[in-house]
Amino acid sequence: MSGVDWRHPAEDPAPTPALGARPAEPVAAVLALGANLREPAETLDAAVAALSALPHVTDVQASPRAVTAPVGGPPGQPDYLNQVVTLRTDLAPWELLAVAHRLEQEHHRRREVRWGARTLDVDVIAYGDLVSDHPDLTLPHPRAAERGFVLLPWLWLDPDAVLAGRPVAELAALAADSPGVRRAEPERHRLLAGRDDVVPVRPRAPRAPGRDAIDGSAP
Ligand SMILES: Nc1ncnc2c1ncn2[C@@H]1O[C@H](COP(=O)(O)OP(=O)(O)OP(=O)(O)O)[C@@H](O)[C@H]1O
Ligand SMILES: Nc1nc2c(c(=O)[nH]1)N=C(CO)CN2
Repeated sequence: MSGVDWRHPAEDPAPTPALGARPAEPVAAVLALGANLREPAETLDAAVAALSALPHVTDVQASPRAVTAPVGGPPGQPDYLNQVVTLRTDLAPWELLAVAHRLEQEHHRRREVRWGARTLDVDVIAYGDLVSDHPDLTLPHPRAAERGFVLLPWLWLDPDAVLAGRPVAELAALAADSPGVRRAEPERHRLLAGRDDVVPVRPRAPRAPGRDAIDGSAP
């Protein structure tokens, strides 16, 4: 499909009254973020910051990030960086999908190949307990329950998380791609950002054979 003229359905009015209705009280929602082109860590930083600054959205919590082997799509894609965000919102489900879509557009997402590499993908995993089988917004997300790249970061953030009545811990243990999901190291340069008193650590030269340790550290 061409990435130029394509119009996302979330730009149109909600297709069902339930998807277009704002809740009386804020609802807990779960988003899944994925990126494997350009600068995935910076992209996820920007997406989480944008979500945290949105009106009608509170209690934004971001999971640790996961480096994950690509599931499906064309061969040879780079690994993904995946992250889950939980929040509360009184936006309608359809409005939350529009938020997700706008974030993707701001990061120049092009929809060309199904499950192809992308600068940013934002899926709505759950919106309270709402169940929707509409193809333009299916809730819970129809493939989330079998995606370790969604379930494991969510579990790291919330060990008690439940998806469609099942513990996320149980689903993550069953997901075929879970073995390819590992926790991303926080990036050292960002941990040190702004600290000019920290000198980068150089790798230690190997000790000469037979020489005793003089600093008491392990070899
Ligand atoms: N829960 C949902 N979250 C996000 N998009 C959804 C959801 N349910 C249905 N859709 C629809 O799916 C369509 C395709 O979305 P997208 O391009 O993000 O798919 P994908 O990320 O390539 O694959 P997948 O849907 O398997 O994650 C969108 O146009 C959107 O309207
Ligand atoms: N590892 C990984 N694989 C994927 C991902 C993703 O975010 N991470 N997203 C997909 C479509 O949404 C398809 N495959």
